[in-house]
Amino acid sequence: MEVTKVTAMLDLIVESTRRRVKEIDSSVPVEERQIQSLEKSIRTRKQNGVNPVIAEIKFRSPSEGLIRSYEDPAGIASGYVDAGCAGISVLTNPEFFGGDNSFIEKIRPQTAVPVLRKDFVVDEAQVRETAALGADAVLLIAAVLGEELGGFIEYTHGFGLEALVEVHDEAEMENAISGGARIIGINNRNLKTMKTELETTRRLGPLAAGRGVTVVCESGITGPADIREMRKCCDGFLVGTYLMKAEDPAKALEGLVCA
Ligand SMILES: O=P(O)(O)OC[C@@H](O)[C@@H](O)c1c[nH]c2ccccc12
Repeated sequence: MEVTKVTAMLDLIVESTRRRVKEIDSSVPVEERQIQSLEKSIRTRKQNGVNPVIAEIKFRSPSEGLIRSYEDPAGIASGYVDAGCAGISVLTNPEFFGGDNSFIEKIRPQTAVPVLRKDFVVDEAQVRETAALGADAVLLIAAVLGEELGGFIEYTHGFGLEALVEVHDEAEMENAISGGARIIGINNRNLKTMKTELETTRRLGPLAAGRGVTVVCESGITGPADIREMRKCCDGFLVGTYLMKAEDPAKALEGLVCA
C-alpha cells in the first residue's frame, strides 16, 4: 500500500515538472563561460585529506515538510563556502521543495565553488535552462530518465556542464556508467518508501571502484560519525536536511568537512 502511495508522489512531482517545462523560455541566451568543475573540486579536497561535502539549500521536502523557514539563500551559501564545502546543491522545484530558479542566479555571482542545480529533469529544455541560469552541474535521475539517460548525459556535457547522475540500485549504476556518467550520486533514500539506508552506498559504492567515476553518497547523513563511517565507500557526500535543520548551517558543515 505504502509503496503505491509514494510511487504516486514521484509521479506527481514528475507530472508537475512537465507543466513547468512548458513555461521555459528557450530563447534566453546561454552565455559562453568557464564552468567550475564539481568533479575536480571533490577530487582535490579528497587528495588534501578534507571531506568533500556538497552542501544543499532545501527549505522543504515531501518527507520532512518544512525543514527551515525561508531566508536568503545567498546568505546560507556564503556560510557554506566559508565552511569549506566542495559545492552547493540548490533545489529549484517550488511545489515540493520550496525552491526557485532565482536561487541559482542569487547564489552564482558570489560563489567560488561549483553550483549544482537540483530538480527533476524530464526534458532537455531544463538542461539548457540550467546552463542559462549559470549553474555548473545538473542532477539527472536514472529512475526518471531510464533508457534516455545516456542521451541526457551527452546533451549536458555538450553544454559544458557536468551531470550528477543519481542511482539507487545495481541496474541504474550500470546504466549510469555505460551512459557516460562521470559523477555518480548514490541516493540512500528509496524514492518508493522515502526511507534512507546508508547500506545502499555500502553496497553500490564498490561497483563503481576502478571505473574512473567519482562517487557521491547522497541523503540520510546525520552527522560527522556517518561521514567517518562511509568515506571508504565513496569520494564525497551530499548533505541537506542535517545542515538546514541546524541553527547555524555553516558551523554544522564545518564539523562534517573536518570529521
Ligand atoms: O536531506 P538529505 O537527507 O541530507 O538529502 C540530501 C539530498 O540527497 C536529497 O535532497 C536528494 C537526493 N536526491 C534528490 C532528488 C530530488 C530532490 C532531492 C534529492
